[in-house]
Amino acid sequence: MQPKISEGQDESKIKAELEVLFQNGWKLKEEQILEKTYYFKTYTKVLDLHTCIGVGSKSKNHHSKMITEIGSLAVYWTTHKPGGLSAKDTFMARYCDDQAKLIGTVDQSEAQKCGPRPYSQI
Ligand SMILES: C[C@H](O)[C@H](O)[C@H]1CNC2=NC(N)=NC(=O)C2=N1
Repeated sequence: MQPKISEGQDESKIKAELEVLFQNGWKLKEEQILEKTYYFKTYTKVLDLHTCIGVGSKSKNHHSKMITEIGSLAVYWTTHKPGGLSAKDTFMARYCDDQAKLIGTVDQSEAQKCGPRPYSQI
C-alpha cells in the first residue's frame, strides 16, 4: 500500500521519514493512518506513555487516537486537513518511539496480562 501524503507537504521528505518509521515497527493502515502498538510489563508504564504522548500532543496541537489496555498502548496518527500523512505525524511518531524507549518497552510475550478470565466473564 502506498502512503497518502497531505497536500502541501514535501512528499519525498515525508516518504523518507516514513521508511525509517516502518523499519521501527510503524505500519500503514488505510494508506493515511500510521499505527504502532507498544507493550509494557506494567499498567503504570502504559499510562506513563499515554501521558507523555498527551503532553507532546498539546504542545504540537496534534492529537493521536490511543487504545489503552493493561499491557499495551496502540497509537494512531493521521492528519485530517488536508487529509493524509504530514510532517506532524512523522514528528509525533518519532516522539512516541523516543518516549517509549525511555519508559522501557518489552516484547508482546512479556507484556502485563489480565487474569485467567476475560473481561466478558467477570
Ligand atoms: C483545529 C485543530 O488545530 C485541528 O483540529 C488539529 C487538532 N489535532 C489534530 N490532530 C491530528 N492527529 N490531526 C489533525 O489533523 C489535527 N488537527
